[in-house]
Amino acid sequence: MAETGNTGGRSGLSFTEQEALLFHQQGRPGKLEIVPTKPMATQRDLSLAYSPGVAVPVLKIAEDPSLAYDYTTRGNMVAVISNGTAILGLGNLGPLASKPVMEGKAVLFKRFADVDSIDLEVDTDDVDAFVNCVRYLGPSFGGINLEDIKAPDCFVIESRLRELMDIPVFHDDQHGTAIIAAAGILNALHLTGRDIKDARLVCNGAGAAGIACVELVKALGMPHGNVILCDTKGVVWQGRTEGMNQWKSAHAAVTDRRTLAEAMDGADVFFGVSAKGALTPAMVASMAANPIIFAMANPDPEITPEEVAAIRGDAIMATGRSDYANQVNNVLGFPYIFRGALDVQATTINEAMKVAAAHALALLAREDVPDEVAAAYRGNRPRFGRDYIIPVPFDPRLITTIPEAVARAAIETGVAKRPIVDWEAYRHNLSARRDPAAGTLQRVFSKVKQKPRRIVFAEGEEPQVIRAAASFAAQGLGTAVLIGREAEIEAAALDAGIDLKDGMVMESARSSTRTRAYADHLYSRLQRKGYLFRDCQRMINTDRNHFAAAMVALGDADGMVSGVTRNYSVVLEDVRRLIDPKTGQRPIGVSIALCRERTVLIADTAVHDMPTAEELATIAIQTARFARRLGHEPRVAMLAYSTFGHPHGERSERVREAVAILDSARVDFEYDGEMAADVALDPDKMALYPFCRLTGPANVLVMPAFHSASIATKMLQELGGSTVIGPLLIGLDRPAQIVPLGAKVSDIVNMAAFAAFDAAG
Ligand SMILES: NC(=O)C1=CN([C@@H]2O[C@H](COP(=O)(O)OP(=O)(O)OC[C@H]3O[C@@H](n4cnc5c(N)ncnc54)[C@H](OP(=O)(O)O)[C@@H]3O)[C@@H](O)[C@H]2O)C=CC1
Ligand SMILES: CC(=O)C(=O)O
Ligand SMILES: [Mg+2]
Repeated sequence: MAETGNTGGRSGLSFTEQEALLFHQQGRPGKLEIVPTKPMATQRDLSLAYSPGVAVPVLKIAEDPSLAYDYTTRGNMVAVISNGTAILGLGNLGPLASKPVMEGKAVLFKRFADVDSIDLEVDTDDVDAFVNCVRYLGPSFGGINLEDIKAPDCFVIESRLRELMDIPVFHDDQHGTAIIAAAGILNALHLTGRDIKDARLVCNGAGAAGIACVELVKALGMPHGNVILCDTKGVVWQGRTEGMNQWKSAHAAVTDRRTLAEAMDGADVFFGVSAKGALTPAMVASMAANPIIFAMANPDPEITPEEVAAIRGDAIMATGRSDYANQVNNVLGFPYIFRGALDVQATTINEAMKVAAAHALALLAREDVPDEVAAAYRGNRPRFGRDYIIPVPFDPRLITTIPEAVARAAIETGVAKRPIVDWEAYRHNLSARRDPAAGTLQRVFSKVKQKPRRIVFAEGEEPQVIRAAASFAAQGLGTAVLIGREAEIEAAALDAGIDLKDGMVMESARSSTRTRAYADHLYSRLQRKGYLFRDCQRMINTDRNHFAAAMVALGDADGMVSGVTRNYSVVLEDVRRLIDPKTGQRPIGVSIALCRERTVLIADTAVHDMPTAEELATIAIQTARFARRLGHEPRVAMLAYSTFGHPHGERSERVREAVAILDSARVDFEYDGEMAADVALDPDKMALYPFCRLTGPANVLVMPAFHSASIATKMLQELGGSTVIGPLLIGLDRPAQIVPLGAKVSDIVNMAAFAAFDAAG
């Protein structure tokens, strides 16, 4: 296996064995580490975290075990446990060899659903010994994810542990796989116009995944008589004795077909949860029209999409791999299913929860996809259809959709110990887990939704702007006004598969009755600056930024967003011709950096190149006010390369003067400086200056100049793993936001929401 990863057809990924090994070896070997969530820096921290402080929660939990969810990691911790007897489709290679897979699953729990997880590899093939090992681990975990344990042992192990433990025990290869396959099959049947009651399915593989897949599709309505299960001995038929067990017997078919080839003749659907190459082109050729083929064996499928495409142009094809379209893989399930189960402290993961997850996944695939998904498809925005029957793992909507469906089902079936009361808050909490930006943005979005506004999207013919406008309207943030030629907007929308729905209107200089008023207004502002009326008329008629800004200036809209196709400074100049700063304020750019543990506002990241001391003071005042509006009590650091005079240098003078100006202005927020960024952000370093007036690490950083602001913000984003929103333009009398050139749909929506937030005052 010198070259792994299929390199033909739609496959875009390819890597060598060497690369796969290096990936696992480089840096810290393996794929995860444990990071403390509390400071462990001082003697006091140690006393609280360990002896004697730790005794307090110990005694509380001893009195009331439910408090373990409040004082320990238990409520968010899942163990991924295996004995390595069925590692992917590679067979019984033992517990140690299974560790890379189990570490991988643990990391995916964290990455996709913020579930903390640890892999445990148990060195026994003995069912009783395995059960005994796991059953006593209950106090450590909120859930148990069993992985890659061979059938039929896995059925016994899972059912015994479910009886013995009061937390969810879930065998991923059974139920995770079945849920995803069920979601995929619901959509594939829908697309091929079939009723589940009439479809005929052949499932090759009668192990953990096979039995569970067949059980779930039957639970969803496929008649028992329409399903044929196969294994290494061929068809599992009623009366067969060789290689049987009670789980296979339950699905044994009354049929005279004996081989997989015979079973496949005329079949509508194939599920492969067996081994590489188990399905031949001849078998595929014998299937019914519009065959549905899920070749889910890992790492290599039962048949490749290229092989199928060569003989059946009418097939819907899915594999378990990420390098083909339609990845039917349990990664779409386990992180989110456990998220929902943990969030309501479910005692189990029952059938209703699994069915809810399958339906939620199926429905999600039918919706318009966000940019992240388009990116995962290398720019080809997928649309519900034969090549997109199931969401992709990087779909950010999974975290809000699937856990909620699972949690609701848990509550409805009475297995939730801590039901959710406020669903809106729960959804916010879910999106914040995936994306730190979501929490802060949510506050803005919630406020805007209370009083939706009319926001102009100046570049209304651009597909991503139309998408953003559609999303803005669909989220109830307000009316989206698209500026552009009606026919062009409609054509672009059609091409992009977007409905121009309620809440979206089109406007252009040609069709508007207000064009003259806008030109008059612009002329009144520019006549003494060397412009003729016809210059102004031309600007309104031909330039969408001027037209949009005029709409906002004359109150025909509440705010505007632009910048996808033009440079920031050009758009700002256009906007400034029509919109003034607020009295006593100046337009400035504020970026919001959402870091893992904190949110920091950075200014001025857009407008002032080398602010004077007075301008720095104004930037501090405006940013502090904005921080309060976002719900952060400002602690403003006036940044420089020096801290309180050291090292001495002229360039810090302006910053020191700005502090003096703030002193005399008697502002109502905390500020200090000049100081270096590490002193501003690290309490230990700040403690070296006991006279510093900040009561904690700064959350507003006023930069000494544009170059340092821009460099620092971009480095934070690229190297620090922070999400940076902005720069947001504040200080204008009417809201206007400028996105970076080529901004993504989500950025445009966020900025439009900020324009609406700004309009709310
Ligand atoms: N895409 C996904 O998300 C997932 C994919 N899988 C894949 O499914 C496969 C099975 O996994 P799992 O159920 O956990 O394993 P098990 O060991 O529990 O079961 C394997 C089953 O496959 C059968 N089988 C093996 N080789 C063949 C073959 N050539 N022809 C017919 N049947 C065969 C075995 O038959 P017998 O009973 O006669 O031994 C057995 O019934 C693996 O390739 C795995 O990677 C699993 C989970 C998730
Ligand atoms: C994906 C998975 O769990 C498997 O192939 O076993
Ligand atoms: Mg597995």
